[in-house]
Amino acid sequence: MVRMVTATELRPDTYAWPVEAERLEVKAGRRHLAVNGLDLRLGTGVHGLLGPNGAGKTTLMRALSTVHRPSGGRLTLLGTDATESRSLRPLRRRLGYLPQHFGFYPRFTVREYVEYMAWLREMPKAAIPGAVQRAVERVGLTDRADSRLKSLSGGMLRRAGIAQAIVNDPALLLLDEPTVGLDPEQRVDFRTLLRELGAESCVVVSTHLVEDVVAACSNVVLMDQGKLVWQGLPADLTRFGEQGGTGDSAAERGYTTLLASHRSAK
Ligand SMILES: Nc1ncnc2c1ncn2[C@@H]1O[C@H](COP(=O)(O)OP(=O)(O)OP(=O)(O)O)[C@@H](O)[C@H]1O
Repeated sequence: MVRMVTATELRPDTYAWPVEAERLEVKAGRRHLAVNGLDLRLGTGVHGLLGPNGAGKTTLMRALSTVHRPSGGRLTLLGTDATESRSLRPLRRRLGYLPQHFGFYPRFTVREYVEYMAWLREMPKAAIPGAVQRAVERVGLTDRADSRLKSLSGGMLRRAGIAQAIVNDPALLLLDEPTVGLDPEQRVDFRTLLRELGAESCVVVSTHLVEDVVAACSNVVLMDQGKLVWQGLPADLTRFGEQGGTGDSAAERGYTTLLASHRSAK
């Protein structure tokens, strides 16, 4: 498939925030409002999305990836109304998404899988082979590029998932639990990659690992029960932890302190 690059794609960005949510509501299942009146603005950089189990992180990531349509409020992504069906196709070309549980054809090689995802995002055909090679190299899978997915370890598979998410150099990159299964060395390399990606795009990383957020993120977003609890610098999260709380590090104590004070204020 040959696709022309459109004038819209070449137009300089004029939006102030790659992600802008106002009183956003997103359902999980038929009835449960897992994101419930969320106000959020995210700029260029790496945003660590933290929150306890069930806080609504995955549901929010699904809405940001345009997989789930919001049931209320406003959601503007890369200057485009993400609740408007007609805008979704060009928007999706500029997104990258690693879901928490991602599907794949086990008989595909890493290269075939990343190529296929590039094709689904309607990348220009001639750009795909080079982009795939770059993405595979960036996640450290060059020597396994021609291995079938079914032969990879859990951590390698997740890195293949990250490669497909970044293959189109997305302006908005969404990574749900990307470090699950990565060994310590790979996690350190991944943090470096995150910082590189966040220099030019808006990267949202959902995780339970507070230390990953402190090491690699420029901004922390803390959610609970579908709402924004706190947003600020990793250094400020750490500072909260110096005043008490439970946890093994100052950042973890900051996390538990902020959650506890939010819950007691309700
Ligand atoms: N299909 C569903 N039907 C009904 N409720 C759901 C469904 N999926 C999720 N939920 C509920 O929505 C809430 C938010 O779930 P979500 O998976 O977004 O949270 P999370 O912050 O990603 O959690 P975790 O850290 O455990 O991954 C939870 O209370 C969950 O039980």
